[in-house]
Amino acid sequence: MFCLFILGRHYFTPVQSIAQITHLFPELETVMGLVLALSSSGIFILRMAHDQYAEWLSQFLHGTLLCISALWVGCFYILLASGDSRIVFPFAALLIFTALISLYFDGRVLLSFTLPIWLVILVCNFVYPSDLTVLNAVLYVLLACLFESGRRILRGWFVLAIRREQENRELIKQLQSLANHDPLTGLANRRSFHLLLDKAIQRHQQCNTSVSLIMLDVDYFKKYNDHYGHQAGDECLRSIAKCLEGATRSTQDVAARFGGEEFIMLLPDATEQQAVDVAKRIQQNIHMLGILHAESPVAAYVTISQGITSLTPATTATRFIAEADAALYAAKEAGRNQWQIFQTDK
Ligand SMILES: Nc1nc2c(ncn2[C@@H]2O[C@H](COP(=O)(O)OP(=O)(O)OP(=O)(O)O)[C@@H](O)[C@H]2O)c(=O)[nH]1
Repeated sequence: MFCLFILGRHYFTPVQSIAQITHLFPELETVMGLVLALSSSGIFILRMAHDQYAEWLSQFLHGTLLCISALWVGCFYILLASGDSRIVFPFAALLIFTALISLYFDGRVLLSFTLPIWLVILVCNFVYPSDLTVLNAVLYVLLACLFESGRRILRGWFVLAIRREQENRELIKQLQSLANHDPLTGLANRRSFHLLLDKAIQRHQQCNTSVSLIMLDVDYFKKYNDHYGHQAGDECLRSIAKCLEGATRSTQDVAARFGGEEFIMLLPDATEQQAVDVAKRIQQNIHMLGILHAESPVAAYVTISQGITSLTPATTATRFIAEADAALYAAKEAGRNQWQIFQTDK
């Protein structure tokens, strides 16, 4: 806009001065043309760049701004030489404040763009002294103070906005984690498990992939709690959760906390036999933990019972879970510390 103003200055100049300005200083047109060309190519390259934060782009823009600043200095020189010094000061001040608004977040770039212009106004004050020299000096200091306080305020807002943005992102992450994870064990919670199960069932329907479930329950956990206390019970649940995670086959497998001392494993792409292998691994892992359970009628250590089922066509999510639960019930009935596979006739 500044360039266009200067290029169209004939329209704002008294008729008698036009001839002098256009004839003596045609370089001004060239300089303004260069500023326009550099600015538009800078903006074009910035818009087209794939990575807006690339180091080369930042260096390129820095260089472009330096060139533009130098061209403005040239423009002011021509204006001064043409005897049109009155517009230099307000124009330079406008440029400096425009730069402040656009570049306040990068002090280095802002300074490299504005410094040559600052120097030009200063030199202008000495080289072309007028009756207003003292006033000009006061204006210069005032301008510098305004510039610096404006820069600090804008920079403060910028830093605050960035900090708020980071805090919000962190908060969203925490909320997402709270919405999908069990706070005690860190495993997926029931809500998140249901979402993943629906997806696995959908995939099974589309690609006919196998899906299996293992429902697990800690044996005589009430007795454990009563004997060792609730805190120890929590610790025991956390250790079991780690065992479950350790027994998963891939990142696709999901261990979730289904209820109080009930867990569930979702095993996409797992046949019944593969699910049995996982159940074996879980039992071994828990056995290796060796958490003492003095009150358990089945073993001296904490044990679990497991119910295994594999998805058959047209089975709904509710039915699938009910099957795993029925198999778990069968394992409990059969004496606990074991797994049972869901049998359709039961
Ligand atoms: N420490 C602790 N205990 C819990 C938590 N959630 C549920 N419980 C306890 O788990 C116990 C579950 O008891 P029951 O449903 O009778 O099951 P059980 O004693 O394991 O009996 P079986 O399953 O038949 O072997 C209760 O005492 C609950 O208080 C928890 O987050 N922390």
